[in-house]
Formats: sequence, C-alpha cells, structure tokens
Amino acid sequence: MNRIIVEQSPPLRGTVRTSGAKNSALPIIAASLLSSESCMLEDVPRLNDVSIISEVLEILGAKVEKIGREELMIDASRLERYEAPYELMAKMRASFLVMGPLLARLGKAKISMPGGCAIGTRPIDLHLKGFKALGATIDIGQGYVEASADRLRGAEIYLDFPSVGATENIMMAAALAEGETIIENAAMEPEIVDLSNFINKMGGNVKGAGTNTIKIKGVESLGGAKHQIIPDRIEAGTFMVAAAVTKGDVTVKNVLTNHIKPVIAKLHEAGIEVIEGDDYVRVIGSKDIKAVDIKTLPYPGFPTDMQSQFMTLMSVAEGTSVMVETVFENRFMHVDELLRMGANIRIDGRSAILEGKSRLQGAPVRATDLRGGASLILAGLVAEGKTEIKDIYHIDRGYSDIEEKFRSLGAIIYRK
Ligand SMILES: CC(=O)N[C@H]1[C@@H](OP(=O)(O)OP(=O)(O)OC[C@H]2O[C@@H](n3ccc(=O)[nH]c3=O)[C@H](O)[C@@H]2O)O[C@H](CO)[C@@H](O)[C@@H]1O
Ligand SMILES: C=C(OP(=O)(O)O)C(=O)O
Repeated sequence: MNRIIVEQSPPLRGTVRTSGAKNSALPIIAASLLSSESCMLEDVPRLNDVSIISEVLEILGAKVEKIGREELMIDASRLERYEAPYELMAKMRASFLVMGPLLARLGKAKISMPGGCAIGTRPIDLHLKGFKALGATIDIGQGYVEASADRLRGAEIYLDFPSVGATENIMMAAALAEGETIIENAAMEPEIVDLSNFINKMGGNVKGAGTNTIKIKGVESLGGAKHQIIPDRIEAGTFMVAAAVTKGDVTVKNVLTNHIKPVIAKLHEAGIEVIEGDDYVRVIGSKDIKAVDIKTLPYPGFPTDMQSQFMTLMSVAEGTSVMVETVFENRFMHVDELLRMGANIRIDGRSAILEGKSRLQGAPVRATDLRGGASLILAGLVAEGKTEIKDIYHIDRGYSDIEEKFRSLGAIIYRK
C-alpha cells in the first residue's frame, strides 16, 4: 500500500470537512511540555507528523494518550529527559519545536540538528539567535545543538525574516522567562495566533500574535488547558483547487475564510466562483480558467504551501502564468513530475513560467515533498488515464484520510 493511484475523474461534487491544522497542532503539542499539568487538545489531525512529535514527547518523559478519534491528552508532569535523538529529528523537522519548551522548563535541551530537506536547506539560525538573546548558551557539535540556561531572561529580538518556526520556538521559551520578551518582525501566520491562544489559556501572557510585534511577559509556571486546533487552511485550499481544476462544485466545511484570503483572491482572479459562508467556502469551477501570476510570501501573502497546487491549476489554464517562490529556495521539485504528465513549465531561478492549456496525461510519478505530492493528485484527477504516485509518505505527513475525502467527492483514487 505504498502508492496512490488517481484516475481521470468526473468534476468533483459534494461537501468535505477539513481537519485541524498540522502546522498548529505540531507547535501546540510541543507547547504542552511547558506545563506539569495535563493538556487536552481537540481536532488534532490524524497524521504521521503528529505521531512523530508525540513519540518525541514520550521519549522526553511525557505521556501522550489518544482519546477518541482526534483528541490528545498530554501529561508532561514527568518531563525529565532533554535529548531528542537524530532518528526522530531526521523524520520531521518540526520536532525542533521542542527546543524552546525544554529550555524554558528544564533549562537544558540537546536536539539533533534537523538538516535540510527537499524544499530547501532550512537553517535554524533565527531560532538560535532568539535563544541566545534570552540568555541561553548554545553549543553545536557532532550533529547536535545543545542549549542551556539557569533562567531565561526576557529580551528584544529582531528576526531577519519572519520565520514561523523561530517565532513559535522563541514564544514558547519566553513564556516562562523572567521579564518581557519582544519579538520584532515576527511571523503573523494564523498558527502563531493559535499557539499564543493556547499559551494564554495555560496562564501565559502573550500579546500581539497575528501582528509583527509579539510581547511575551514570562510567568513562573503554566497550568493545564483544553484547546481546539484551528482548521487547516492548506488542506482547505487543496480541496478548493481540486474543485476548480476538475470544474466541479465543492463545499469545504470547517474553514476560517479570513485565513484563506489570498487563495480565494487568486481563484477569483482565475475566474472561479467562490462563495464564502461563516465556516465554509463553496467553489464552483468555471469552463475557462484564466492564467494568473503568483508570488509566495509570508502571511498574509500567498502561502508557499499552496504554490504547487496552483501550479497544477495553471497548467490547464488559458494563457501564461508566472509563479515566483520567495520563501523557500528549492520548492520546485514537483515541476519535473508535472512535466512527466505533460505540463509545460520552465524554471528560471526562483520563477516558474507556465504555458497553460496542457493536455495532462497519467504517468508514474513521485511525490517529492508534501505539497508537491498533493499537486500530483490534483493533476491525476484531470489527466487522461491513470497516475501512479510513489513516495506517498510525504503526502501522509500532512493530509489525513486523503483518499476517503477525495472519494467522497466522486474522485477515483485508491491506494495500492
Ligand atoms: C510545521 C510548520 O509550521 N511548517 C510551516 C513553517 O515551516 P518553518 O517554520 O520551517 O518555516 P520558516 O518560516 O521558519 O521558514 C521560512 C524561510 O526562512 C528560512 N529560515 C527559517 C528559520 C531560520 O532559523 N533561518 C532561516 O533562514 C527558511 O530556510 C525559509 O527559507 O512555515 C513555512 C512557511 O510558511 C511553511 O511552508 C511550513 O509548512
Ligand atoms: C513544508 C511543510 O511542512 P513542514 O514545515 O512540516 O515540512 C508543509 O506543510 O507544506
């Protein structure tokens, strides 16, 4: 069962519900380490990445218990160990998010360097700059980052780039530091706001999340909390593009429309009808899809995590589009696979130039990374014949019940 097969499908129709956001669940699970009381998390997506970070927490001494389908109870009262080994870090970069909570709670952390991955080198210099500013001593050697501090102290930290992970790691470390921390040029993603809400429910004092200046007043200790993870805006966006590319009519439920404004705007520009409800969007495909240009940017700009899905849409659009990737330096790996399916794409540095109106054909392809894999499913839905996708572990990192959800909309998709 390590391949996903997608056959040319009818226009997708029906209703699908998005799960909780992977990119909120991962930092919030890590943040549960900040308290010695139990935390209850709801709407936690059933993903491989969630299992991996849960394993990391368990290695550190926390108890992670699945309650029902999408709830996790985390008890970090016996947090003792402070070392996250290479084997787990190699599986998922986001495991590095335990560094801030470990430093805050135990004054010590030894974490394997996360290393690069398909979409770029993804350094951690901004995380470390933040920890150093809070008074931690950092040693790097033999593939590990070791950090220690008797007590972290609040500081003013300017991020050279609004890194999501660095903002989260620093927020978590600062939550138990002495005094106030100010993060300037902070990331403004909705997942940062979700993390800040969780820390505040635990008794923390974080203000300004969702703007580029976040102020964190450290507290002596944090308590337990119950929290529901926000909906996954990237999963929602993926189903919205699926509706558009198949010229279908799909309602995506459990959506915070404010979080997907750039996706809605680009679909409108492409001539696709999007109806916004309180907690849903309905996407009605159009016979003619217009080419649009896209530039990925930190939030509230167009999300890099939606770039590859739009590339599939633009491959069958009317005209030429230019897609510029400014967030990651190597996020065009899926282009070679789309070329195998008949797309007409040329890469020029950080830009991809797409000639639309391609007649896509099913082919054996490889998921090069999570969203690249999603773009191949979308291409497979409209390609003539059968598309066989391998290396689907990338897709399983970020989409739960993906075939079931697509099948419920009429797609012909299965695992073999
Ligand atoms: C688990 C999670 O939430 N993942 C998301 C998070 O990743 P992640 O938190 O890793 O992304 P960042 O915002 O940190 O990275 C953005 C850019 O900053 C660079 N950088 C980052 C940190 C650092 O210390 N130094 C540095 O140079 C990176 O190499 C990259 O080019 O935000 C990305 C950007 O929206 C999304 O694509 C990912 O889905
Ligand atoms: C790049 C992504 O995730 P991660 O940061 O977990 O690799 C993603 O969700 O598209």
